Amino acid sequence: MNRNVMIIMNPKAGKGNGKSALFTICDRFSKAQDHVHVYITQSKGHAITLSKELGPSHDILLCIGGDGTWNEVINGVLPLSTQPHLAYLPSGTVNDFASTLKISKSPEKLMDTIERWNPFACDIGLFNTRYFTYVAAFGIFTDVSYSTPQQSKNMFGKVAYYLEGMKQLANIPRYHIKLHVNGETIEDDYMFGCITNSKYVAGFTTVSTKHAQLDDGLFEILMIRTPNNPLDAQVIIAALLKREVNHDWMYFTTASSLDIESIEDIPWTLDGEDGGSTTLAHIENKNKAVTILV
Ligand SMILES: Nc1ncnc2c1ncn2[C@@H]1O[C@H](COP(=O)(O)OP(=O)(O)OP(=O)(O)O)[C@@H](O)[C@H]1O
Repeated sequence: MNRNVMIIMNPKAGKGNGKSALFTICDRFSKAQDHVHVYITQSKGHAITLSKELGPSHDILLCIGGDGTWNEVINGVLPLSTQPHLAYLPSGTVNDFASTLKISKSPEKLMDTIERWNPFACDIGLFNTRYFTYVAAFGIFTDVSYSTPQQSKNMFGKVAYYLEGMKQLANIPRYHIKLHVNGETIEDDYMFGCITNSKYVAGFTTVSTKHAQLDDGLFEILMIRTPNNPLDAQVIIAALLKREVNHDWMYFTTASSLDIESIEDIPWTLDGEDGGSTTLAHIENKNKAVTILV
């Protein structure tokens, strides 16, 4: 079909099983008489540079990697005025974004999908100057990555676990926050917050994500207040484990944009990677900002 196809593969993602998929994918594109260029990422950030520089001259950009590599491709492509159509073969450990869009891990199925040509215009989150595909989060566990396979398939279970482990309540984060959302300002002390654009976070359908749509221009926002004593902590742990919103301790809403203001720097994670620290997070849903073949 003479299409220009660019493949970006992270050889270190997951267990490295993207490598065997590469042959199948190249073979199918070659059979369709497309022109394939393969780029293997060499370091963190490489996928951003590659997609920014070479994306405009390609019809299809296919990413093979985990959520981190996919995030880099999105950050590279989103500012482009001429974007390629995106395709994604998840080969990471968690792959939350792919689970939401029901994207298969099979290279043959991915190629069938590309053949069917069903473009989906997908929302992307903007966090100050960086883009994220499915979650921006801060708080109780965000100093450690939750995308490691064994430790946490379940982010909320992990929040509960950390809370349980913190015998000294003094260790639980207490960020005094002004949350500006939907024309309201809510001021409180929070230990955790997440802004999601996904049905899954850390492999898990959550209280905040079960109604998520990826093209509705809205985020799901969940904030959890800091407990004042061990009894409060138990109530929160119980709600988290049951995946319920306890309105005394949790704030849940949907919105297309929000600002989170604090006096002290808050460290964030974006799609499970380090998102830096800030006292002012402006978070905006970029409705239907990229086109993905699904
Ligand atoms: N050649 C490389 N060597 C080391 N790290 C790399 C290389 N290429 C890319 N990276 C980095 O590897 C990190 C992890 O990649 P990625 O998130 O795709 O895989 P994963 O952690 O296995 O998957 P997931 O996040 O879905 O669990 C990314 O931050 C990416 O920038």
